[in-house]
Amino acid sequence: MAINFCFPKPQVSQPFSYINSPDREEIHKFCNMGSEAEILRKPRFLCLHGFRTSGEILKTQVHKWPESVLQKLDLVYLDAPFPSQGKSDVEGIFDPPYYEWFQFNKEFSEYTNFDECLAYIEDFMIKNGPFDGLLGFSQGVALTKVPKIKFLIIIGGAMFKSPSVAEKAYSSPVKCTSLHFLGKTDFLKEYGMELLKKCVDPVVIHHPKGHTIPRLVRSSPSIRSFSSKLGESNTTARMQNPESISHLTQREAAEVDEILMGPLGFSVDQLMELAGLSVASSIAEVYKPGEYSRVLAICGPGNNGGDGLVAARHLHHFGYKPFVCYPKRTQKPLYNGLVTQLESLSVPFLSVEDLPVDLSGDFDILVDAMFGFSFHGSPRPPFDDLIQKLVQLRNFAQNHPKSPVIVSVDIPSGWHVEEGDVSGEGVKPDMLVSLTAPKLCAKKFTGPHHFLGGRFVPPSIMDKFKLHLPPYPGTSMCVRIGKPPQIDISALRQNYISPELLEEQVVADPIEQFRKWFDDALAAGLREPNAMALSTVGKDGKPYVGSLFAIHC
Ligand SMILES: NC(=O)C1=CN([C@@H]2O[C@H](COP(=O)(O)OP(=O)(O)OC[C@H]3O[C@@H](n4cnc5c(N)ncnc54)[C@H](OP(=O)(O)O)[C@@H]3O)[C@@H](O)[C@H]2O)[C@@H](O)CC1
Ligand SMILES: [K+]
Repeated sequence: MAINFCFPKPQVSQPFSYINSPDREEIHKFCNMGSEAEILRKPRFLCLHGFRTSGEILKTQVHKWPESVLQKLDLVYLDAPFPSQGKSDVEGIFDPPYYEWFQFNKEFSEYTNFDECLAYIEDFMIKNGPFDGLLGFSQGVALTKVPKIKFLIIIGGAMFKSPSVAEKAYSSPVKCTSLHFLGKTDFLKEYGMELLKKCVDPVVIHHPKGHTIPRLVRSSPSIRSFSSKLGESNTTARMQNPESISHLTQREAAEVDEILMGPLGFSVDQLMELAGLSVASSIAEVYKPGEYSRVLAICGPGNNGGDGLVAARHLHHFGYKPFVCYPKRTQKPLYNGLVTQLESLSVPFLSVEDLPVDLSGDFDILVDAMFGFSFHGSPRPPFDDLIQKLVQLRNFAQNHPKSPVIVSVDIPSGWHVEEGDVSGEGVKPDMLVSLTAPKLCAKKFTGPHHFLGGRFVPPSIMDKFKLHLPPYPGTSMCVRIGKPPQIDISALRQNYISPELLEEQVVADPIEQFRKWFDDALAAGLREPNAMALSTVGKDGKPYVGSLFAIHC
């Protein structure tokens, strides 16, 4: 069944061909939608039906695709603008009404109403968009009034025979990523191949059937390739748009907690372990242990405090030197266990009295794990003073060249969970690690680093709370929300000061000399000591520079 509207004779006696099942998974990914990545919104495709059929008929056929694929796409079906002016090949198979996009002569060399057709589609896209892609329509590039679409899925698509129409439809190369289904026995395959040449970034799936909508049933590298392109592109767009990320109210956050630990079968230990690991991973993304080694985790009486204890343990394993202040211990096996684990790693526990008045001299990172989403009212002792200590850090900054950074777990302590820092006396973190999903107060966070952690949210929660969250990259336990802060390039400059190199100091054996330099580079802790630039000056006085990477020495 053709869904490219420009050609007649849809073959309905054998309306589906088969693509095997891993392909289905690839299409999943292609739609960028692994379960957790049901992110900001599904990609919206405008689906354009074949000649003398209808949106409803196309829908019936596409909806034979597996539900697991369909649920990841937002497919919108549109009827062509003109009622069918002749017999439809699907009469008796699918019910009327039937529509056509435009008309053409027998040789497919002249077309009428083509411009009207494009205007009609554009109008629909403006009123019902935005659309991310087109399915079944091989002339997307001719649309000029709507924002450029990012993806094309062309099933049995082909080039126009009329040079003038082809010129209009494919007036420039198709620059977006395109996925082409080409049937082995499709009578339009030759033209479909022509269309491929117009596409800058095509991915082709060959199937054994004819001019049909393939069913999705095994794997192919092509879909995988297309899916990763789609994933990359969508992810980038979404990550840069924190505005469209969901935020939970206090009540919703508690409800998510209850569902996870009720019907969904999670234990608090599990979630806390993953939450704490996310916090440690986020810290490690931004603050490297070489520069920020001394960490103080200030832990509160609830689960937020538990996250802090877990994070401290992971930070120890990541190469940091954590200390813990845990003034209101919860006497439950989970918490006692977390304390024992830290003690077994010789992580020091500091009482509030042990803490210096000015924390800036002793620590590089302060983890604020005092209160999370169950905080209410004003902080009670001893946390009121502890929060004050963090707030006052800025005042001490002038005494220390490097003030410690503050990382808040889930909620900056002292903040109203929904309203933010209403009292003006809450912690002002440099990094916020939201867990599960950001809470409403996170909208007021203005620090440079906002991360999301808690990579355990199942689709049912995503659906129930209509969560739009950024996908986690690869195997990471955290993902940045929004853009990283702008870097001052001049601040990256390093001055290299080394003794002069005199000719008489150079060793006669070049390999020996190289070893010496290599050892010096290793000892200096250079990041890639095996990478170097070799400069020489020829007899003509011209310098030559080459980059070298030593692989064996
Ligand atoms: N999916 C999830 O949901 C996950 C959630 N996780 C984590 O759990 C956190 C929520 O934990 P939570 O519910 O234990 O609450 P939390 O805010 O840590 O503290 C409550 C304690 O604080 C106390 N307290 C309250 N107000 C106070 C005040 N003004 N001054 C002094 N004390 C005050 C309160 O005592 P109360 O007032 O009830 O007597 C109680 O003892 C969440 O933010 C996240 O970090 C992750 O571990 C895993 C996944
Ligand atoms: K906190």
